[in-house]
Formats: sequence, C-alpha cells, structure tokens
Amino acid sequence: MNINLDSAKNVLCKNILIYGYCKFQDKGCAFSHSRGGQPAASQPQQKETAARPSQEPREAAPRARTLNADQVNGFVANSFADQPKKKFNANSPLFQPAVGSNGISNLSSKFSNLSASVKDSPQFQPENEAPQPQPSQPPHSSQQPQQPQQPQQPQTQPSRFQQSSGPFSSKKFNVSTPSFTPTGFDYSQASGASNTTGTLSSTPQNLNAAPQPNRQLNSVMPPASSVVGSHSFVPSAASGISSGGQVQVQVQAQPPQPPSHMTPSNIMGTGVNPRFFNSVSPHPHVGSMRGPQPTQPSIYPLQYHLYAPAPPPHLSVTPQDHESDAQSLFIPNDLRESLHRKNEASLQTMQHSNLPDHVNSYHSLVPIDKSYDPISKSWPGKTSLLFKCFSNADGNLYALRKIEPCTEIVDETPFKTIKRWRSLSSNANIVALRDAFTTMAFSNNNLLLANGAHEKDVSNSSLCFVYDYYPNSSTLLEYHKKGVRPAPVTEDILWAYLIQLVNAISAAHAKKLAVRSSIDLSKIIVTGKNRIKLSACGISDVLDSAAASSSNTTKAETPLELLKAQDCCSLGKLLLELSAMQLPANLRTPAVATLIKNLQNSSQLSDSFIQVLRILNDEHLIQEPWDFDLEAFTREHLTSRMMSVVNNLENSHDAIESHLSSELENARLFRLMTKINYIVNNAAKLDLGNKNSLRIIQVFQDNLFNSVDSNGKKVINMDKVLTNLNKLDCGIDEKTLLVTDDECVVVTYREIKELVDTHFRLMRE
Ligand SMILES: Nc1ncnc2c1ncn2[C@@H]1O[C@H](COP(=O)(O)OP(=O)(O)OP(=O)(O)O)[C@@H](O)[C@H]1O
Repeated sequence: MNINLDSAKNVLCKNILIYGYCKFQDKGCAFSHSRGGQPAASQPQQKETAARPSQEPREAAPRARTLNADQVNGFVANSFADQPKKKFNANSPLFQPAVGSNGISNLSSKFSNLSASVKDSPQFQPENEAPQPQPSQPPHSSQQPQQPQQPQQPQTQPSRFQQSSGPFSSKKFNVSTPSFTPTGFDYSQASGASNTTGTLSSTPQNLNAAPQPNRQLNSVMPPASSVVGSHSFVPSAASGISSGGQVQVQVQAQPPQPPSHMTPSNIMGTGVNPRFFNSVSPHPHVGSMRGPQPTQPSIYPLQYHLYAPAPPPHLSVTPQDHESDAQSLFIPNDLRESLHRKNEASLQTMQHSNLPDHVNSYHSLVPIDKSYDPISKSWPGKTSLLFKCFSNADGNLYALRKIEPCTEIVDETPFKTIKRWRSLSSNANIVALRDAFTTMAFSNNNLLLANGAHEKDVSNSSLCFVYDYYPNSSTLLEYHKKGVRPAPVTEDILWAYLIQLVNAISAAHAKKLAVRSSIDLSKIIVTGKNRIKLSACGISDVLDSAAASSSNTTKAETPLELLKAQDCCSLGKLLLELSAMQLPANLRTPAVATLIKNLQNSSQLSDSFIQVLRILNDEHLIQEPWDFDLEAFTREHLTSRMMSVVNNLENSHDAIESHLSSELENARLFRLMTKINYIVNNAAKLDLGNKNSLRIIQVFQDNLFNSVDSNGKKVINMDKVLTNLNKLDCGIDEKTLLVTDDECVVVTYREIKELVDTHFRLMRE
C-alpha cells in the first residue's frame, strides 16, 4: 500500500482506534499514535497496569517469591509491569533492546528469545509419584478450608516450580544441577523454628486435595536439568496447590542435624575453656556477659565441609592414569577444617569482660588457658594465665602470659636474659619471646587510688611475657595424656620429639641460656603433626633472678653448666614419661631403673631408644654435669635418626606446597562477586548503556542469595552460592533460570559472565 508519509503522521492509526494500541508503533508504523496529545498505550499490559489499583511499593531489587496458582493461571506476560520500564517480556515488542553503541545490546538481545514467563516454569515431579489429577473445577476444594490469603508473607522459591506438572514428571532427578539443595544446611529447623509462611501447609491431605494447574508449557522450556537446576529442589517434598491456590508442601524429611563435629560443644572443646564464655564466668577477669542473650542456639559455626567428603576408602575407585577425581582439586578436608578452626580461634573476641582494654601496647585480650586452675605448677607460688591479644605496634596476634605476684621485681635487672631469648626467635622449636615487662594494667587502678593506695604499689603489678601465638595448639600433656582422645605415643614420634627438643636446647645452650621449666609436658606445645615447640622460655630466668636479688642472702647463681645438665635430665624425664605410656598402668613404676627395664621387656621400643633413655636418665649426669656433652650425644645417637625426621619434614613441606598451589586461585570467586556487587550497586549512578543486560546481572545476584527450604523458610545455602559462582566463573554453557516476582529468563552462565565482564570493563572506562 502506498502511503504518503507526510500526511500519514497526522492520521490516527486504525489500530489505536480498534484495539487501543498498535503493535507496530515502534516498528515503523507511519501513522499517528497519540490521541489528543496523549500517547497511546503500546501494550495491552500497560493498559492493565494503569487500570490496576495502586499496589504496595515494591522493593527495588526483585525478591524471589512464589506465585500462587491464580497468578500462574491468570498470568499475562506483564514482565516488570509495575516498574517504570519493561525489561524481559518475551511477548512484548518493547523487549527488543535498542541497538546500542556499546556492544552489550547484541548480547542481551539474545535473551528476548530465551525469555520465558513464570507460567512456563516446569514443576519438578519425582518419577515415582503418581500424576496429580487435573482440576475439573476452580481451585476451591470443599475438603480443604481455604487458607487465608496473605499476600505480604514471604513466599517460597521451590513452590514456584511445584505449580506445573506434566512435562517433567518423567524426567530423572539430576542432583548435579544447580538446583540441588542439600538439606543439611537448614539448622534453623533443628532449633524448632516453626514455619512462618502462612500459605504453606505440611498436612498430607493437602497433597491429595491439591489440584494441579492446567498449563502444560514444556515447549518453550529448556531441558529439565537446567530448568530444575536453577532452583532449590528438595527431593523429599511433594507438592500441591491448595484450594486457595496457594502452594502446599508436604515435608517428609526430618529436619537435618548439623554434623557431630560442628556442634557448639565440639567447637568450644577445641579452643578456649567454655567457662570464659558463660554468662557468669568463674574467671576472675571475665565479668558476666551483658547485652541480649540469644534465645535459641541459632548461631552455628562455620560450615567446614562445603564440598562433599571423600567416600570411604573401600568404596573409592583408584582412578586411571588419565583420570583425576574431584577430591584432588581441593585442599584435603582435614587440613581445611584445621585451618578454619585456627582462623576461628585467632579471630575470637570477647566483648564484655573485666580484662583491661590495653596492657602496654597489647589489646583485645581473650583467655586461652584451658585449665581451670590459675595456680601454676611450673612456678610454685605464682598464678599464670595466658591470653591471646593483638599488638598495637604491628597488628599481629600474640600470646601474653601474665604471672602474679611479682613483688620481687623492682628494677630491670631480672630481664637481662630477655634480649638473648629474643634472638632465638628463628628457632623452629622455640616459641619466640617478643616482650617482657611488668604492668599495673590488670589491677583496678581507679579502685586502688580511691582507697588511698599508692599509685606505684608494686604488689598490684603483674609480670607479662609476650610470645608468638599458635592458635589451637595444645600442650603435650593435653595431646597425649589429658585430652578427650589422647594421641598414642609411638617410637617414631618419640624420636621426632627428641630431635626437635635437642634442637631447641642446643640453640639455647649456644646462647648461654638454659630452657629450665620449659622442658615439661605442660610447657611444650604441639602446633602441627609431630611438630612441637618450647613455650614459656625465659620466665624461670626472670623469676629466679628476681628472687635472688630480692633475698638478702648473697646466694650464688646456679652455674650455667649445671643448668644445662638439668635441661638434659629434664629431657630424659620427659621422654621416659612419654615412653611409659606404651606400658600397661601396672608397669608404670616411679623407679627410673625399673621403668626402663619394663620398657625394654614389655614395649615395642628399639634398643637404640632404650639406650638413649638410659643415658639421659643417668644419675651421674646431675652429679657430674661437666662430663655430659650434648653435641657428642647428638652425633652419636641421633644422626642416623635425623635423616628420617628430615625426610618426613620435607615430605610434609612438599604436600603442603602442593595443596597451596591448588588453592592459588581461590580468590577468584571473591573477585567475581566483587565485580557483580560493583555493577549492581553502581547501576543507578552509571550510564551503563543497555539496562536489560544489567537487569540480568541484578536478578542473578538476587537469585544467588535467595534459598528456601522445603517449608519455604529462608535458609543460608552456601553450597548453592559456591556452585553457581563456580559455574559463572568458568562460564559454562549450562543454562540457568533466573526468576523474579513476575518473570523468568533462561540464560547460560557463559552469557552472564560476558555481561559481567563487559559491564565491569565499561564501568572502569
Ligand atoms: N604461644 C602460645 N600460643 C598459643 N597457645 C599457647 C601458647 N602457649 C601455650 N598455649 C596454650 O595455652 C594453654 C595453657 O598453657 P599453660 O602453659 O598455661 O598450661 P597450664 O597447664 O595451664 O600451665 P600452668 O600450670 O603453668 O598454668 C595450653 O592449651 C597451651 O596449648
């Protein structure tokens, strides 16, 4: 038809007259589309929207929620109808992204073909479940009282997919899809929290009475694996729709319980003495916890096992040369768990306590002593308490040991060996001493001054030693004797301990120091597998020196040679004590000679180790200390054993390095999430061109953090976040279904990744 373009623009389009809108309005229709200056609606949906009564203001970001059956059945493709601009409506001519100059439009225009409405969403139906009868009447069953409509209640994500049946009822359940939501993460259920979603019901009758929606919309949907995959799928739930059109879920599974190793008692058991965290603490420095107390144990520790654990050894199949299993891609579970626990212990804080805010340049004190008794066994007449603290100087964590009373220290003289101890900080088997001082910080100064006490009353001062902090370490006593499950003592372990202790003692002796009270089961800490360190070095030096200078008697200092020999004796005693643990209780006699004989006869220890025990426990060693040469002893008895210890250390170093390399790229998900957050948070401020593609990123981010359990209750599903981010990071071709209140769109992870990268690049330009 020939049209005069000049005159046509003044003629009202017939489509407007007949239908009220023209679908070619933006596609080149030459006629006028404005009635009396009012632009005509270009979509029937827009007219509907305009006629609709004003709705509740919506959240800026679309919130994933479930549509009820009425919404589904009566759904018209009103994508984001109540938003200023339409974005993803496949039926709308407006969803043709304008050709932009930034290149994103090409990409996002693809989504116009992929877009699908919520009504098209499939329902997951387990294969063995009988198909639900189609409703022959409106969804108002006489058997079911109608649930009160609660439009503002949060709705459930899985139920969105329980509203249509048919097409996918014969599909196999695919746990590898992103939809698979392990049910082990809803700990809130375990605490007895009730279902807050008023429209949900868990009664079995609802399942029978529930009609299914008519729509069979499989033609536009992607394969089941990807569609079901984009949502939380709970295999144990059967679904239905109530008479009120509300989704009902029948829950069959018991609420999941956290693994036994993740119970609070277990966590507490590994770290700080729980008494420090009681609301009324028996610890002298820890006051009662103020502030609101949690009413239910809703806080759970970190989820250490975010990946599936390895199968039992007898079930694991040895991979072929060209194969690799998933376990090899990740850091081993036990190593990851131990590192997590160490981090947790390091970052633990204590909000309300009577501990001072600052002790010299150290702050944020948290007790790490696990014993209930502050009275020290190593330094008679003193109390000793250990705290984790942060340094103001370098921000690092340290272990601060407070010793009281310290009235005998009146000047700097007792600290004369501290500098030499500090110089041993590089020794692998000595916990580095960083600082030593006396302080009044632990005494309540204000109270003392108010009571007329002198400000510099030394009776209230404390002696403090600051060491490197090794989170979650335990003493040899706790590790092999007093722990919940004491580790067995083998000969290999004994040799490894002996060599490490000789290394520490030799280093100290070379600096003209003696380790003294540090050679004790309660003062040697285990920091890793068979790795030990002497803690509390230097304290005996300071205390003995202070005691000597304060006493009026001019008592001669103990000769260093004697102290060195005492160190070797202490080493012998310690090894004997550990070795005796291989004997039955009735053979553990206090007489050294008999004990060694029993060890020789009744244990698996080799003759060479028995020989070492004999030498180190020889009484002549104390009587004639000058005769003993530790270097010669090392050369003669330890050299051959050193090779295997070095070999083990090298192997462990290699293993740790290979695990480290597998985690080299572990920041990639953080980078990806940062990019997405930058884009989404700055979307309003930045001119990012095509808004449709931006919307996809927003919806992806929104879907990522919206998980619900089988009851429609919001849960934190780290597994889903990790899985989806990993897929996005790899940019795989698998499709995912992004769902908002009104619409869903099917995109591949590759396409979302391209959008994220493009937008982030544009944002930086
Ligand atoms: N440098 C350190 N870093 C981290 N933890 C440490 C450090 N030194 C000791 N610990 C831990 O602190 C806890 C208490 O140690 P401590 O030496 O006070 O033992 P104790 O049996 O209480 O001794 P004492 O009878 O002398 O008080 C132990 O569990 C130990 O593993």
